[in-house]
Amino acid sequence: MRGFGNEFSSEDPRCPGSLPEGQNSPQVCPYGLYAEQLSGSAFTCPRPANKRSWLYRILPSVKHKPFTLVPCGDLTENWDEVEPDPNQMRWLPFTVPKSTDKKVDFVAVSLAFPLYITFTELTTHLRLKTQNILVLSCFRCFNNSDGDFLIVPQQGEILVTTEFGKMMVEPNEICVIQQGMRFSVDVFGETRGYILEVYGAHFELPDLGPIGANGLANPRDFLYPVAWYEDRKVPTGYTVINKYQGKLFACQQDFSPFNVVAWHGNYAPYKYNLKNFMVINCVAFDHADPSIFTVLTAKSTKPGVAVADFVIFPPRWGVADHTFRPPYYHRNCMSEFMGLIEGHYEAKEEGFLPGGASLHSIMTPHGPDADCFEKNCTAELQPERVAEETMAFMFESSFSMAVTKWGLQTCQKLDKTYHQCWEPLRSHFNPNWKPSKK
Ligand SMILES: O=C(O)Cc1cc(O)ccc1O
Ligand SMILES: [Fe+2]
Repeated sequence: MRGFGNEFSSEDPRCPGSLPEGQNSPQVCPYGLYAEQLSGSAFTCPRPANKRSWLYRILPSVKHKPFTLVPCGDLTENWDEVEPDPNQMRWLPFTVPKSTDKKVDFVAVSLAFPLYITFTELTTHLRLKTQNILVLSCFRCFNNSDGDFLIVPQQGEILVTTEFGKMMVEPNEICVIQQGMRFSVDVFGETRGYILEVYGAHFELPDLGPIGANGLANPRDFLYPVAWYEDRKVPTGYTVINKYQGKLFACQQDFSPFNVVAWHGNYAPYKYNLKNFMVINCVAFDHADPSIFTVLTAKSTKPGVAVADFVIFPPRWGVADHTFRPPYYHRNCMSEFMGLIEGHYEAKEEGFLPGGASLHSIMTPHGPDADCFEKNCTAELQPERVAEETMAFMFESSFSMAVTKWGLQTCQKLDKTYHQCWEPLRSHFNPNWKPSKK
């Protein structure tokens, strides 16, 4: 089903009429189902921010044995493991761990999602963590009680099974799975990607202002799953893993949680193909700020300030006249975490690789490497394709970030030579310079 934030209604075609008509909580639901509401916003939120769905399921989520704490592996909410570090950071592509299992669930897939980033509003120091989640096995699902996940597959497609239905998500697509939604992930080979977690805000489409009513990520390109259920008894135990207050808890139940026969509402997972992004850019002169490439934004309560923006750098034309076309040198009051899905990034032809990452923290200076600067000062300014067959992205946040011990040491991917890419920058200053006569 399509349309960002729509009010959807979906019934598994095996059970026509399974959505109650005219009310949410009938005395007895069609097909003997249980009604369960999943609230993604306070009951009293104003209508534009109010998010909830009604799920009609074979058994309610509450039928489970008690949750117990399970080991978190490299998942941590200990933000003080290492000292803060304001340096430019870059990581070589993260290792895809080998799995003997062809089909593994999300928690195991964290093997393949080694990079895990959390923004938290719980403390005054808002942080990022970079780590991998632990390895477990099948008949497991995951739900995040703390916040929403934006998943960016980089290598390998993933099949995301959720309480709302199934979604195949390929590299160059993203999916969002919000707080509380149960899901599992199948992979089909070596798989890797990035996850951004936001707390206390859901992603929205950015306002378009003077752009008008259309453009950037268009609402109709956001796809939502249709209801799909399995009536599966699992006497050996189905494990529900719950990330709660930064720790993992597991409980057992004897049936599949993917037992929702019908649902309706506006709180549901979705996916989006980045190739559908309608790029807007400068057609005269100067380099526009990257906010023009915002796909989704999780707003803070300060106007215009995001908890996190998801920004992409898709293939496009560069046409600006008398302009240094690559990104400018800059220092930013926001944190900039970047990843690369495929291809090259215009400001760094080398060293920033698909499946790797970079972090330019608050006020950390950065910009094009020396090579990029020299080339683009003298380049003949023809219209040219920028970044063909490529997709870089940025998680930009108003929060300061802490990198975990895993990110700095354990993963062994931190590129200690990164700063050297700016070392050859030399002074071109000429105090006797005169404007050229036209
Ligand atoms: O640092 C980066 O590469 C991201 C970025 C791109 C751009 O075109 C302008 C500013 C900016 O931070
Ligand atoms: Fe930047």
